[in-house]
Amino acid sequence: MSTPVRVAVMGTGSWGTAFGMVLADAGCEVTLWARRPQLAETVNSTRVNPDYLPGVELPKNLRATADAAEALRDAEFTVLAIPSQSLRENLAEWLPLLAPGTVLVSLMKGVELGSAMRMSEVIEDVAKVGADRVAVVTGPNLAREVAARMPAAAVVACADEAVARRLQAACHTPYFRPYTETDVVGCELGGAVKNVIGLAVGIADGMGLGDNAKGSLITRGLAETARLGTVLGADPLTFSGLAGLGDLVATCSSPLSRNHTFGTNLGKGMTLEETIAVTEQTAEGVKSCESVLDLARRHGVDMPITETVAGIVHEGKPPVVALKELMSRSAKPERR
Ligand SMILES: NC(=O)C1=CN([C@@H]2O[C@H](COP(=O)(O)OP(=O)(O)OC[C@H]3O[C@@H](n4cnc5c(N)ncnc54)[C@H](OP(=O)(O)O)[C@@H]3O)[C@@H](O)[C@H]2O)C=CC1
Ligand SMILES: O=C(CO)COP(=O)(O)O
Repeated sequence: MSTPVRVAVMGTGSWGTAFGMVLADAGCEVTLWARRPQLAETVNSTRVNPDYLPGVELPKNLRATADAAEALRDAEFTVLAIPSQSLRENLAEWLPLLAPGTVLVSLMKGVELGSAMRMSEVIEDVAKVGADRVAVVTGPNLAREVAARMPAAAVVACADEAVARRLQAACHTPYFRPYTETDVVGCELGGAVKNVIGLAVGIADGMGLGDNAKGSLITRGLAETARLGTVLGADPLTFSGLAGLGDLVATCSSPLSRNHTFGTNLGKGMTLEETIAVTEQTAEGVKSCESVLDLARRHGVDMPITETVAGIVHEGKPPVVALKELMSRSAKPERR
């Protein structure tokens, strides 16, 4: 029997834990890093993560620790599953502890505020590694459904296809079907921007704008994602795949999506402060609407839905006013 692949998952939130389960079910030996020692102890003693996936029994080949060195030791893959805006400082701290040659895998769907960097760019910048040592897992993967072992497909992307294939093998289970991809830029943008569009659709749902509005926002949201992606060198076809359309549809249809729910609350009339207060988990689009817009402006790309969301979330623009502005933009062809 071959030795199991050792994987460190840095982050014991909903997706870190659920993806850790996938890896464990695929036969890997998984160590989750939790920043709270109490949570690591609870996971090990009860085999449940009560804070993020209550009622889900975790596999035996998955354990938790609050000791980053212990989690990272000898890891073939180091999976990063923390909020995007906290990646730089955490990775800098973990740097001396990384296993030599480990592949750094991002589960994060955000763009860094200030630098407007994608997560793989932050990883390369902090860890001083080449693109062949950085991979991304993305797609329609709502954590609670994956943790219930409901079927899902995903994309594992790396500039080095051989690395993507190794990661694919490490996370392939009867209920989780990963496809390889080399378009890291497209995959990351698909994931980050869909959170912003998820907020927009949530706001529309909260306002009771109906399914035509939802279909229009999803489609035009995908169009602006592809517009930015193409300028940044992504393959436009990536956006009609799992990392684009697939993730967008799942997020915009599901009450399990934190971004969608966050938007719905805003659309129903909650203030930003009230909405933040009732949101217990990471809704990446709230911060990424600003950094995605920054990225788009740096490249002269028009992203009206992202701009509208940023106006509502960060400038306190009433959704009805923002909607009126969005609908009264000058007429144009659908494709240009
Ligand atoms: N949930 C999902 O369905 C999916 C999420 N993603 C992406 O995965 C990434 C992680 O999300 P998810 O697991 O859902 O988030 P959660 O909010 O569920 O968990 C966040 C995790 O990060 C930890 N954390 C929070 N702040 C910090 C910090 N400043 N430094 C270090 N650790 C921190 C939390 O620890 P503590 O508990 O101590 O606060 C927790 O372990 C996001 O980018 C998200 O977009 C991608 C696909 C699916
Ligand atoms: O990325 C996700 C599903 O693929 C999870 O979406 P939320 O972060 O909005 O919950």
